[in-house]
Amino acid sequence: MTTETKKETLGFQTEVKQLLHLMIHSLYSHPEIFLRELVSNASDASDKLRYQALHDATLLESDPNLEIRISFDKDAKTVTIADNGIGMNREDVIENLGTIAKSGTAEFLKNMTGDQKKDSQLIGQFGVGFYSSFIVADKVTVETRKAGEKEGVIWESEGTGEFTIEETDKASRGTSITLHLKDEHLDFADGWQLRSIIRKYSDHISLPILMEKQDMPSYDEEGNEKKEEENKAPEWETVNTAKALWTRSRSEIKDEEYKEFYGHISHDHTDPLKWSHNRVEGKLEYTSLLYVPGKAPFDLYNREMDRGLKLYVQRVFIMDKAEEFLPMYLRFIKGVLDSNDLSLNISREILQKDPNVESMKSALTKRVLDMLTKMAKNDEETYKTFWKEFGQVLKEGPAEDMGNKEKIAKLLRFSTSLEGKEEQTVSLDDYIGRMNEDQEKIYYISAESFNAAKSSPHLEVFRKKGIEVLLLSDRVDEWLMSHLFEYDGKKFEDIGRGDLDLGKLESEEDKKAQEEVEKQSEDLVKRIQDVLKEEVESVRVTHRLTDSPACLVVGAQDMGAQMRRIMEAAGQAVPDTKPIFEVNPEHPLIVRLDNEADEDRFAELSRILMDQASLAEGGQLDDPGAYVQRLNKLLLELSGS
Ligand SMILES: Nc1ncnc2c1ncn2[C@@H]1O[C@H](COP(=O)(O)OP(=O)(O)OP(=O)(O)O)[C@@H](O)[C@H]1O
Repeated sequence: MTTETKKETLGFQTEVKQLLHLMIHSLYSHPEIFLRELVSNASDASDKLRYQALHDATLLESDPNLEIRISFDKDAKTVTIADNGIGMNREDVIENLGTIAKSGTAEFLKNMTGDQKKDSQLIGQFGVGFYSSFIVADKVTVETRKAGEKEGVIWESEGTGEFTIEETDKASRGTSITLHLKDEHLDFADGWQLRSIIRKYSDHISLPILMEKQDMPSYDEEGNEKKEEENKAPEWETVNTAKALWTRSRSEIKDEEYKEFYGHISHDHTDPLKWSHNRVEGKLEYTSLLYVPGKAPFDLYNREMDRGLKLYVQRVFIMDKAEEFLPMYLRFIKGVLDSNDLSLNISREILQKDPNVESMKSALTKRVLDMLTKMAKNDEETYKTFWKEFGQVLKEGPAEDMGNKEKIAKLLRFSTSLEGKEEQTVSLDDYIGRMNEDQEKIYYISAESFNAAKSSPHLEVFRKKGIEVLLLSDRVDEWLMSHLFEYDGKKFEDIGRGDLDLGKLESEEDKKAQEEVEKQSEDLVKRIQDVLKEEVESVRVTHRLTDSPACLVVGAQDMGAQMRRIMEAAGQAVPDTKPIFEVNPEHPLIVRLDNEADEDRFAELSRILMDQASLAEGGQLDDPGAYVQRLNKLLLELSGS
């Protein structure tokens, strides 16, 4: 480690400068949040020390009672938040208070719109942290000494482009942050004001937060305020409840406290949609407090995103982001788990092997699914919000968690041909409840986009018969459907794949009539097949179409078009398969084709129909130029030139 004695001036990382600017301009309407953030950091710093002290008790030095002290000086216009937690050394300070190490920061900053309301919500989700000090302060001084080290450091900045850093002798371990208040925020240098903010935002902090005792002002007989005794040693008192929130009983915790606690552990200041707080006693003993956030984080689809629960063992903080207690498809859940059965020395490696962890994981998974099921049942509007934010991730569930497949399937929501809107609101139970009497299967179609699914020619026969079809167009949908085979005893059927089997929905007469049409069209089918033999697997008469001349069908065992595109985009080899081309002999264009004696024109027209069928399902043409030329030629002929 290098030891520097002189004062040095360093520049903030560009992202910090941007964030500072945004923060000061977007969050000025809630200046008091700085205190919540600094107390939250102080509490984290104490948790870290307590954990490290499990392995090395000397870190506690002669100061084992961890606490946060908040003081103010009206004359000097300062507020100071001091902790005796883990502290920081010079490298830590530069790393933590000069840069933002969070992944996705640049991407996050790109999403800023300039609209203060939206931006402040986004910043809230990103976590405002230490830099929120600059909302109220025009200078911030951080004095800190790391546990177990000798040298202290002073960091100071005016929140513009740079900060200074110098060595100091600091007797006490931990961090003390002094805010030099801006003139318009001098009201924070007031004991009652600070107390009320602490009670509002930080009551759930399990560490004692101390402030100097403050008597109500007393007056003499003439009504003059009595001066306090000079040189009286300050007396400190605890101003918060100072009990870990999850250890308190549910009935005595207010919703507001649950919400504040959520903000503290998740660094997300959008209210959670729901939470579930439980104590389990028996073979395993643990308490869990799980939250469903109100908004998806910006990196939800990055499977490397930070996820997992805050893990405590017997009230001692062990680690953030313990991923082992919930499956990947519930990676959006935030919360705390406090176990009595794990060892205080537990490490990530051991966690992965501990059989108790596996049982807790399955119980917590069930708890989350139950919480969502209840939400879906009792609070449809909130569930709609949940689905909009996290539905895509939940759709990964059936593939990852076979055991809970049916439960997850119950939670899925879809767009359907009957509703015709993009918002996914129809459950499988709704679908089954509306099923036609003779209908045995759950029908779905998957396409590249919602509109492609909605206007797919494959739906025609279903529309005619009044049968609802699920419209799937999310990237994850084909993956989902390749793991979901049936629900409530009803099989799923992709209507764009293989032979269409409508079961009892088709009468004997219908079938006979179809066979008749097939027989009559044998020559036509053969002629088209000769033209398209390179492009298609086979040609056949359709049973799906009523209004369109032709469509493409994927072979029963072949990979769907959407999955194919995902795999191709990921650079994976995909098997070379050809679609089946189905024609509707009753359509005037096909009748016209059948009557075409000129083989060249027959071939041109067949190709156009084939390309159109591909376009209608949202596909891309292999040779769009050739298609346009053919079509133009045809248009010219039609217009008689
Ligand atoms: N009182 C403190 N004692 C020790 N380290 C601290 C203290 N305050 C901040 N830090 C360090 O500085 C880092 C940055 O703090 P900051 O509040 O900006 O972000 P954060 O707490 O990591 O996340 P978020 O931005 O979501 O709040 C922390 O991760 C921590 O390592």
